[in-house]
Order: sequence, then C-alpha cells, then structure tokens
Amino acid sequence: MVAGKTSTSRRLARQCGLATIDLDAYIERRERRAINQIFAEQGEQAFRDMETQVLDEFAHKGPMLVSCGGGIVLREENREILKNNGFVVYLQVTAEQAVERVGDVSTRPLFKNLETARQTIAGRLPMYEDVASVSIDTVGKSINVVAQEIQEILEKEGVLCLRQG
Ligand SMILES: Nc1ncnc2c1ncn2[C@@H]1O[C@H](COP(=O)(O)OP(=O)(O)O)[C@@H](O)[C@H]1O
Ligand SMILES: O=C(O)C1=C[C@@H](OP(=O)(O)O)[C@@H](O)[C@H](O)C1
Ligand SMILES: [Mg+2]
Repeated sequence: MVAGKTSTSRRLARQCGLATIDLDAYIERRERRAINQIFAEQGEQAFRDMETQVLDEFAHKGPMLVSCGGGIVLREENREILKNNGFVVYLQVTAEQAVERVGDVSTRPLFKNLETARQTIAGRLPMYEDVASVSIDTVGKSINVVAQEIQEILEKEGVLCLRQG
C-alpha cells in the first residue's frame, strides 16, 4: 500500500510504450464502484475473490505491465500465479514514508495509521520476498527515479527490450 505501484507503473508504461493494467482500477471499472465501496458492501473476502480472478485473467493475456494491490500476496494461489507467470518487481516502502505519501485515506479501506501500516508491512514481508524477482527501495526516490530504475533492471534481465533511436 502506497509504495507507488499504481503511479510508477503508469509512468513506466508511458516511458517504455508498454501495455499496462492496474488491477484495482480494472475491478472498479468492472464493478462500477470504488474499492472502499466493495469492502463496505461485500467485505474484504469478496474483494479478494475478484482480485484473484482478475490476476489470473491478466496473467494469461500476454506481455504487459500489471500493477497489483498490496494485498495480492495474501493468498497462496495469487503468489503461485505471480511466481509462475511474471517477473515481479517488489516496491519497498517504510510505514513512515507511506504515511507521508498517502493523502486521502478514505480510498484505502485498510490504511489506518502509522502503527497499523508498520504491522501490515512487517506481516506481509515474507510473502513479498517469496514472490519478488527483484526488490526496489522507493524511500526518498521520486516516481521518475523509481520508474527509471525498474526500466534498467527489466532491460538488464532481458524482460524488456526497447529499440534504440
Ligand atoms: N516515489 C514516490 N515519491 C513520492 N510520492 C509517491 C511516490 N510513489 C507514489 N507516490 C504518491 O503516493 C501516493 C500513493 O501512490 P500509488 O501509486 O497509489 O501507490 P500504490 O499503488 O502502491 O498504493 C500517490 O499520491 C502518489 O502520487
Ligand atoms: O494492501 C491492501 O490490502 C490493499 C491495497 C490497495 O491497493 P494499493 O496497494 O495499490 O493501494 C487495494 O488493492 C485495496 O485497498 C487493498
Ligand atoms: Mg495502487
């Protein structure tokens, strides 16, 4: 949450000319309601079911940049989909930096305060480490800098090959 996944993938897609999808935005469009509304009306598990379904859908759609919600790693099924189908970039953030960035918390049903952010990050860490092909520390870096760093890694790893000139 608030690591910059949505904004950084948008930037990276633009600078590299990649197809991209943000799973949360896709769910919101499909459901015609906001994530916090889905949580309020049907609960977290209903949202998690939708999340697994759209992850599976896009995992098999050919090469594209998929931006996930931070809770995607909670289900083992999702972790297997990620590991088997993707090159996974884990954007690391501290709770302190997340609180500084967060802005309007009403759109983020699970974001409460510094202490819960700390607990969430610590609790999920082993799951992020399990799925990550590469980890990038985003603290103190702008969206542009993080996007550039990801591009360089993807090129180095042979995941992305951009034509010169
Ligand atoms: N590297 C960054 N530096 C400063 N602000 C950032 C950075 N990445 C994201 N933000 C800001 O933090 C907020 C959350 O970003 P977002 O892309 O929605 O994160 P996520 O999808 O991981 O929850 C947005 O207001 C965004 O502009
Ligand atoms: O961490 C989480 O459990 C969640 C993160 C959100 O996405 P971002 O990580 O893009 O904020 C969104 O999927 C939902 O509110 C649940
Ligand atoms: Mg997001």
